[in-house]
Amino acid sequence: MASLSITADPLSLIPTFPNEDPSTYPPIQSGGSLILAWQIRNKRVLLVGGGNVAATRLVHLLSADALVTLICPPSGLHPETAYRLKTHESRITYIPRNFEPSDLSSIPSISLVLTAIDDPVASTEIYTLCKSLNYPVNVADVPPECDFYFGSVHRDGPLQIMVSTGGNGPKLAAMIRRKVADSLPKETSKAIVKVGELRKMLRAIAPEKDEGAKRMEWMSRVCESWEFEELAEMTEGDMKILLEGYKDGVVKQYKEVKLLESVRSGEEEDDRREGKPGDA
Ligand SMILES: C[C@@]1(CC(=O)O)c2cc3[nH]c(cc4nc(cc5[nH]c(cc(n2)[C@H]1CCC(=O)O)[C@@](C)(CC(=O)O)[C@@H]5CCC(=O)O)C(CC(=O)O)=C4CCC(=O)O)c(CCC(=O)O)c3CC(=O)O
Ligand SMILES: NC(=O)C1=CN([C@@H]2O[C@H](COP(=O)(O)OP(=O)(O)OC[C@H]3O[C@@H](n4cnc5c(N)ncnc54)[C@H](O)[C@@H]3O)[C@@H](O)[C@H]2O)C=CC1
Repeated sequence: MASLSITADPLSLIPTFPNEDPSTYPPIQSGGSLILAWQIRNKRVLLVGGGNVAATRLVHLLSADALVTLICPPSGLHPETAYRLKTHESRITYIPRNFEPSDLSSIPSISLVLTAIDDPVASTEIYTLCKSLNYPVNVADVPPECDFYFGSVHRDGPLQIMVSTGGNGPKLAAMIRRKVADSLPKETSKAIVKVGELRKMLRAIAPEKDEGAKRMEWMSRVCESWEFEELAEMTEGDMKILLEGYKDGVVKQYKEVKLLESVRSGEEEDDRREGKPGDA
């Protein structure tokens, strides 16, 4: 294997860009959190505690199709947690006792640990063990013992919006989340689903890897030129008509597509009456 020897100062190797205009780049506001959409589906999450906060954690975990191990004595179960244990028996493994340090090593393949318990000493013990094993952990109520915070989440089908105030005002986060949700058009989720279907169909007719830029540019124009309500009403037939324009970079407007669709279905109806064979 070739050895890597760096003699020059790396900064001196950075090219200069004569037309660079840094004022067009987003300014960096440090001190934030890294907001991601974690794909936790079928991965194991350890949740310690079964009270009110644990019940809210379960909603998030089950909505993301995680596999959960829940440790909590039966006497500590909130009614909602007890309900989830029964309705999601196949997703949640229930251990009906207090947490024991050996749990962290005996439960295989833990991706994430959450605690929601009213015992600060046990919380800190779990936190310290998690750090020694390199597990990401959230200790509810103790921000310094959190590798990540929860946020206030609006969910509507494929749409998820998380509001974080970086630990400053969780109640405000919930109020802001409601304001944001109230400001969205009611067809938002349906429009997202339809756009997802259109993108799949586009990839099927133009699967080439090197066409990524063209696909993205065309899809972006569709999203910009159709209203949310129009996207939400898009039928499979509309999508096919819209996609006919892709090759030449044409984005037909909603009205044009609907008109073409009604003309074509009228023609098909005439053909059917006259007994002509239609397209297979
Ligand atoms: C740091 C963080 C760590 C984490 O839990 O991940 C954390 C920590 C703490 N929460 C406290 C209090 C409250 N938390 C809530 C509610 C929520 N808390 C959530 C997240 C977070 N809370 C993370 C930061 C997120 C951010 O800043 O944006 C939400 C958004 C998400 C969720 O938990 O699922 C959920 C709303 C969900 C929704 O309704 O949509 C309410 C209101 C209520 O219960 O209705 C109150 C009382 C009112 C108030 O204080 O604002 C206290 C003080 C305890 C004390 O004073 O003793 C601490 C500890 C501290 O601040 O030191
Ligand atoms: N988002 C946030 O950060 C918020 C955090 N909190 C805090 O979260 C914690 C939990 O709150 P709630 O669910 O309302 O409390 P709770 O009293 O309803 O539930 C506590 C749960 O922890 C269990 N428990 C205690 N010690 C345990 C152990 N060693 N092993 C396993 N389970 C154990 C209890 O049996 C019970 O199920 C509290 O410290 C609370 O102050 C409260 C509100 C919001």
